[in-house]
Amino acid sequence: MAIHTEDLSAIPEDLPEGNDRIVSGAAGNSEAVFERALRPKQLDEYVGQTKARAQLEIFISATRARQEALDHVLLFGPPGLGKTTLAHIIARELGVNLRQTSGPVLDRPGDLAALLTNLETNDVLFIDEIHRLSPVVEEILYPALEDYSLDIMIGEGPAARSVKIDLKPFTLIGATTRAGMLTNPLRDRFGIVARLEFYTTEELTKIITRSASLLKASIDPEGSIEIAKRARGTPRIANRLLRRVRDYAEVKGTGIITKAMADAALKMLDVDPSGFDVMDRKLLEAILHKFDGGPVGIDNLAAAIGEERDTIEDVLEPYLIQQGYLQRTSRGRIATRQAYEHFGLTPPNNSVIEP
Ligand SMILES: Nc1ncnc2c1ncn2[C@@H]1O[C@H](COP(=O)(O)OP(=O)(O)OP(=O)(O)O)[C@@H](O)[C@H]1O
Ligand SMILES: [Mg+2]
Repeated sequence: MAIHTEDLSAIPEDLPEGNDRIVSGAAGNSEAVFERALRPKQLDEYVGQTKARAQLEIFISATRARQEALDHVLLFGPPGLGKTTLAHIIARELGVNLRQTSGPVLDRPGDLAALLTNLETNDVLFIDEIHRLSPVVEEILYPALEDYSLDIMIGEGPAARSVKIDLKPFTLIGATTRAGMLTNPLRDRFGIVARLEFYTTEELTKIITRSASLLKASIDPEGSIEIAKRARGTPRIANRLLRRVRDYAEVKGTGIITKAMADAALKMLDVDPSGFDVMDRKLLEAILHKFDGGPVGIDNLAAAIGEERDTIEDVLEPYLIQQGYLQRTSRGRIATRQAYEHFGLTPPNNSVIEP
């Protein structure tokens, strides 16, 4: 199905929803279509991430002038902050093609070799979830990244021989939610490393206003701000909440998204004024009530709330830490004073809790 930004009415509303957690950073199935439509195409449409953008702007224009391949780029940060979007924008700004794959899909060395040999001069190869590359594939990647060459074994047993294939210069863009899970040799081969940060309310307000106009939804400025505040610093969540609030405003109101409409819709969706949903509250409440505020080890915590350890580390925790509700220490997770106060509890008077 070809979707153009102008024609969102062509998207059926009843696509299966792949993710039932409203403020999860991860993308649901039906969401992919909307995401593509709402995705900014140029660097100047890409809101926020001033640090990453500033460095990329310089590197991109220098590389363009020299007509070389851009240094390899590693983008990391929690789900939904714009890694895939940025990878596409980089290729577009460089004026080259982008080929896309992902760590778990690329399980045979031959697949990587086929991708690499098909790249044209200075093209971008985008590998999503690069921390999940298999070790054999990673081995082949090293010389490709270093001097644009491939060492491939042909044949088996005593007749096997290694052949060297020269590649055209290219740029690898790797994306990961976990920079810590990359092997050192792989990480060292990226010349540009950009860490994406959570967005401010102002930045998310801009994103929501832009998305609303693409979706032809009417929203007033206070409505945008209200949604932005509750989007967990994440553009994907902001866009998702916008769509849900729009539905609510169409059914319960006049269709215009006001602050009151946003407020009522988000209350119904169980997203509280801090942008926490059921899972966030469950996590914080478990630490507060079951583990006396912590410290509690991540595995105990995962068992207590029935959630995967990875989901806690990738999706739930980063925002709670950034907002100052949770601390990660060598002894485990600790609820901060702010977390106690959020639930109307009095923080204990001991030195474990830092402000
Ligand atoms: N800086 C931005 N400005 C405007 N919209 C953005 C920005 N970053 C992301 N978005 C919106 O958020 C959506 C999710 O972004 P994207 O898919 O790039 O996230 P991601 O970091 O690749 O997530 P994942 O880790 O799940 O792969 C995009 O469809 C886009 O519409
Ligand atoms: Mg992505």
